Amino acid sequence: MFVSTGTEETAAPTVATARDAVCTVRGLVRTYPSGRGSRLPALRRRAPGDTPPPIRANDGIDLDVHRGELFGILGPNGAGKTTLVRQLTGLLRPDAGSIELLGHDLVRHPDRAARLIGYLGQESTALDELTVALAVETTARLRGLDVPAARAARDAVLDELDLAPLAGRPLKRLSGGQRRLACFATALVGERSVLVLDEPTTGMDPVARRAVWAAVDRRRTAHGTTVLLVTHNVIEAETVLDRVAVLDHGRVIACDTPAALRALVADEVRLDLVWRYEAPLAVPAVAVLEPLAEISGRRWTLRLPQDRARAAVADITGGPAFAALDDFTLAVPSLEDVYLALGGRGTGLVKA
Ligand SMILES: Nc1ncnc2c1ncn2[C@@H]1O[C@H](COP(=O)(O)OP(=O)(O)OP(=O)(O)O)[C@@H](O)[C@H]1O
Repeated sequence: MFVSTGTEETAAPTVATARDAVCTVRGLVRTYPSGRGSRLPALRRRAPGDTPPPIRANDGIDLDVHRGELFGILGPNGAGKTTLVRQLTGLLRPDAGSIELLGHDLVRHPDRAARLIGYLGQESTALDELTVALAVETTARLRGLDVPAARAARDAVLDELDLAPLAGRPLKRLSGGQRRLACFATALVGERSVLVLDEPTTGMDPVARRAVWAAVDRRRTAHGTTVLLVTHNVIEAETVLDRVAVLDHGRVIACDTPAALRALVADEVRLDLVWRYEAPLAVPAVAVLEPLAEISGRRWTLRLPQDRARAAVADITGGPAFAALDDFTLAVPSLEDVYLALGGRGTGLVKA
């Protein structure tokens, strides 16, 4: 959770901002020491090769986020998403590169991020002891609202997210999804013009998820709020985002609208075959697919040209392999297929 003091107006812009650009990132690099190397026993640290190289969590990132966009950062675990947003929110200093937010140079003035952004981080323990109502009200006060305004903002956001019944409960005594929604409420209060949301819907049920996206939509419509969303959920990314940057091993490997990215693999379809037990490799129509399949237990996933996929389905469902089949699906390509087609090496993207 991001708690800040002051108001947007208190920090004068230091950088001329291009019209419409809310956030411009250029050449952002952030490394971490690999850790283990420095702790090797002295006797083992003979050769320079003994020290593992630093981890390049962000490896030359360029981004342009426009006013009013719902812009996504999609990537599997370890892609560098959180490292990126922690720099965008002034919580981590880059090794190199520039970040300009609403005309402010956040590398030189990281403290200003708190006055410009409503941030929902992955973990939020700072307000754990407080009740939901007090957490929201306190955040509103820290964002410069006077007591009556903070209370009015608190009541409005608790009503909006249907959190009023939980208002008197301490955050630490809520379920994971309820707690996440309460933290989201604190990110909204004070109406920042930029929201940075790191996996906001983790652990939420569908009702709470819908409340989150409706609240985001209302702010975009009413105030032109810009939203940066971190996710590894491809369905969510395809459903809600205007544009998405796909991150892999600290680099942006693609950046466009979800539809434009999916068009890169439009001639393919994904065929999932789930076998009851072992795949019947004695059947030629199955054996021929094996080298093309990504195999995970009983599930085979294939990305094939459309006519090839149709022929494979016809062969399998019309022949002796059908008895061994538990389930199959043919699906149009998702952002996960785009990620893999572009050379993405992770396996952590989620389709749920
Ligand atoms: N404090 C740290 N010290 C050393 N390495 C780190 C540290 N924080 C992150 N890393 C490494 O940097 C890389 C990027 O991590 P980061 O947390 O930014 O990824 P992510 O895309 O947010 O992953 P996730 O989806 O799991 O949250 C990973 O290889 C990670 O192990």
